[in-house]
Amino acid sequence: MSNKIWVVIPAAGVGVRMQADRPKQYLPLVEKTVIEHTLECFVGHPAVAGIVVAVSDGDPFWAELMATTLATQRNLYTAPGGRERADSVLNALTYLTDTLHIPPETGVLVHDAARPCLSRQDLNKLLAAGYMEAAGAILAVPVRDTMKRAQADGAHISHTEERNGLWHALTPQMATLGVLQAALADAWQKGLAVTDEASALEYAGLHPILVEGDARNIKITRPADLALATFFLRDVAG
Ligand SMILES: Nc1ccn([C@@H]2O[C@H](COP(=O)(O)OP(=O)(O)OP(=O)(O)O)[C@@H](O)[C@H]2O)c(=O)n1
Ligand SMILES: C[C@](O)(CO)[C@H](O)COP(=O)(O)O
Repeated sequence: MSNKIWVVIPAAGVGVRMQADRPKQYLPLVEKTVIEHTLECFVGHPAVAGIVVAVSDGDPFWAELMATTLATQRNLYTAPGGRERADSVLNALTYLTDTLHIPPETGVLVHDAARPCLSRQDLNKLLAAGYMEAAGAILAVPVRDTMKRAQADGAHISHTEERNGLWHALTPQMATLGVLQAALADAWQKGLAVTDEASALEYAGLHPILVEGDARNIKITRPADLALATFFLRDVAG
């Protein structure tokens, strides 16, 4: 894996579960927007060669940021979002290979725009592990609660799942550009459900390494998550 990595930020979601007046990645959060906090972790990082953000066609909020606070940002590119998160990621990878001509052996790291609380410490921890791991690497957190499987009615407990060895997958998730692009394209071709990059790598027979991350690296999904992210960002800022 060559030294500097490229970062892909899927940011083309509409945020249905957030029930807000705009996609959640553009909601205000501690003096800026969610996505600006997310980008801040990568901008200026010595290991990062550049960033590709996948956004919906005609996204007015992204256009506004690119015209204002991100106007002078170098090595920041935009790719078209897709129907699902995996499509947005694949579009960004294709932009890297076909438009920017980035070599397939280059490391890529995919991080949700909706995860603004990623720390540099966790990013560096993943990079250190990911460089050594051909199968890829993800940040994850071991499950702490007892996990229940629901019955078909979705309302009653069927049974308790074994939680030893069970992890919450977070992002960033890291692999080499060529391997990840081929795995995502193959999964798409086969109609396989891919909700994170590791799913596609697993379908390709790979076993990415689990890197324990900070549970504060939450994905803003529902309204209550904004208050939590506000607390975490203020707590980290000290
Ligand atoms: N077609 C899509 C769907 C999601 N995402 C991005 O993937 C990340 C994680 O997805 P999720 O939390 O599911 O975001 P939404 O799809 O916007 O949320 P919802 O399912 O509530 O609509 C987000 O940064 C989102 O912008 C994307 O780039 N393209
Ligand atoms: C990629 C991810 O954040 C890892 O937990 C998660 O799979 C995204 O899922 P979503 O349904 O697109 O929010």
